[in-house]
Amino acid sequence: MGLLVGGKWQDQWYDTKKSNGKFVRQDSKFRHTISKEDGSEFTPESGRYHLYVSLACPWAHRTLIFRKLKGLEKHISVSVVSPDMLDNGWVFGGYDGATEDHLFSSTYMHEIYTKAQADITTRVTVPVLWDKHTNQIVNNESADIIRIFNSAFNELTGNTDDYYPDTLRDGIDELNEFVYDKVNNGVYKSGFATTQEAYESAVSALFDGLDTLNERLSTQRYLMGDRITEADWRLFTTLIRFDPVYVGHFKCNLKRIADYPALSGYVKELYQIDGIEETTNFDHIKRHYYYSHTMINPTQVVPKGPLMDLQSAHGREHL
Ligand SMILES: N[C@@H](CCC(=O)N[C@@H](CS)C(=O)NCC(=O)O)C(=O)O
Repeated sequence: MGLLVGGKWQDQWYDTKKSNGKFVRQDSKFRHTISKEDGSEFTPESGRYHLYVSLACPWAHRTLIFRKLKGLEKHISVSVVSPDMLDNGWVFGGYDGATEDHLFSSTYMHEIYTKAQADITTRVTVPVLWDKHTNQIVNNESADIIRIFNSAFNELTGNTDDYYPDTLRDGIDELNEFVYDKVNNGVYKSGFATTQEAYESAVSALFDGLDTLNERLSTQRYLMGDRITEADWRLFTTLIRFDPVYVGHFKCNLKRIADYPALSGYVKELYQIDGIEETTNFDHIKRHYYYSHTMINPTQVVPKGPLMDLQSAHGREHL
């Protein structure tokens, strides 16, 4: 685990000293968009863009889900890093299901960032959307990448499914903020806290958030009502990792998702949607967290369980 400082790799764990033991996530650096509007540097073209992901990572998982749902697999190529993120950060190959860097045969993911900007200071995160034409990073923020995938390539694919419809945008944005703070980032704030106070405050907010979402989902099928939106997919990638990883490794253990009647059916229903299981790799998910975060789990032993039955009836048809 480390970061780039002035283009040089430095191996170091998250610094929580300045924030009283709290984990503070950095903002993503590259925030360009893809559009066919006049003057746009990045236009929608088949084969032009490449996605770098980890199958373990909930943020990258969002982008794989949108690539699948929007029929972009043959238009946007993908490289997958190893789940083992140790002294050199994310690395390519060397693990079942990981790939080489198909564009540059790099060894490390940080080489992709320094190719984009030689003297960059940044954490080296996935996902990254790369432009093969101009050789730069288009965007490394999953929230942006899924919006790009949602609409920018519609003319190319003919797929007009819309997960961020105009009429629901305000509600989705509001909910996303809540889910990001309490749940998506909440599990990290809990797991990476280095003081008792920081941990307890994050874990309480997390479970308050989950209680609220469980209640909302007990009277409606999806977060925004009767249609699936990006808000659901953004929540899904955290919920699917919750029982196998966050309960144990990040000490998010007041309850499991399996203990929440609505959330447990909801996560199963989303998992059972065509193509979603294929985007979910529990081996990479468990291996990454338990093996890579040696500050939290120095033995690097990966637990065998829990046993999960995500293909059983979700029981949400009546909602
Ligand atoms: N805001 C980013 C966050 C991405 C992120 O934090 N990814 C994690 C993997 S789950 C990562 O690459 N971490 C490496 C690091 O922080 O050094 C997004 O949503 O795309």
